[in-house]
Amino acid sequence: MILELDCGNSFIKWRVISVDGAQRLLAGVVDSDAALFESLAAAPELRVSRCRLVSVRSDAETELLVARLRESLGVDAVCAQCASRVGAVHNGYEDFRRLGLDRWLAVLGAYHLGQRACLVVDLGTAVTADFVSASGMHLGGFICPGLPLMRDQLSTHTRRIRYDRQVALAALQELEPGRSTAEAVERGCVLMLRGFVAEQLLQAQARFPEGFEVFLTGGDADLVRDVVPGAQVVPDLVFVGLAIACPLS
Ligand SMILES: Nc1ncnc2c1ncn2[C@@H]1O[C@H](COP(=O)(O)OP(=O)(O)OP(=O)(O)O)[C@@H](O)[C@H]1O
Ligand SMILES: CC(C)(CO)[C@@H](O)C(=O)NCCC(=O)O
Ligand SMILES: [K+]
Repeated sequence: MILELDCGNSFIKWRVISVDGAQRLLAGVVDSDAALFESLAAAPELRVSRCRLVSVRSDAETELLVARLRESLGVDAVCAQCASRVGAVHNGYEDFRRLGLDRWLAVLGAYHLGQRACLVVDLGTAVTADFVSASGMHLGGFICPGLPLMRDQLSTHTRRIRYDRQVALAALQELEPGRSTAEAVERGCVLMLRGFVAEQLLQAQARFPEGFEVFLTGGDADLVRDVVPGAQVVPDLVFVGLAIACPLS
């Protein structure tokens, strides 16, 4: 079995797949390394023989996780690395090492699935949009704060924006003008995301008149999916790219 990890800034997404990649056996989202090992320990039937991971965390944090994986599972995790090109896909950054690895893998995954020009939007702690041409040229992209960062900044830098988490969840049942602080903030931030995605769509239409595929991924993808009717929501997009960047022969 292969353990795959996507270590983001707030959460670790993990899944265990069969060696041939055909079956997904177990998956989860955890908020710390410790919680990851607890989840794995709770499933002793898993026989992990290989591991590959992508991390946007610091090198020190990633190395610590790799060491713990070696200790507790006896596997040497293969970490996705930056590259200027993988197959037909060319990294569009001036310095390819600076492009976030999660973005790079999502781009690789999207181009593999789409086989044509793509717009890739990942909605997590941060929100990113990336453009890939029909020939596989990554044209660059955009980064902005995601929903968790927007709401945290508002509550950190104001005195009176305070509300509880449960109320916040209920506020997103609809997007009418808010009549409480929770509704006003939650809906306002979601509209920021939706506006961002709508703008990316306009840019893709202008850049790719021959047509393109839109891929949405990340924990908050569902909040914007209807902004782009034909979009493919692919929660595992980064893992699709991870398998391409780190084949385990
Ligand atoms: N099961 C879940 N666990 C955690 N967050 C979830 C879950 N489902 C949806 N979300 C939403 O996903 C968002 C986090 O997204 P995601 O897990 O893609 O990113 P992340 O790991 O925090 O960040 P990134 O990968 O961009 O660095 C949160 O805003 C949260 O509202
Ligand atoms: C933008 C994030 C935080 C999204 O997870 C990540 O891709 C990252 O840390 N990127 C490095 C900066 C860049 O991509 O230009
Ligand atoms: K991510």
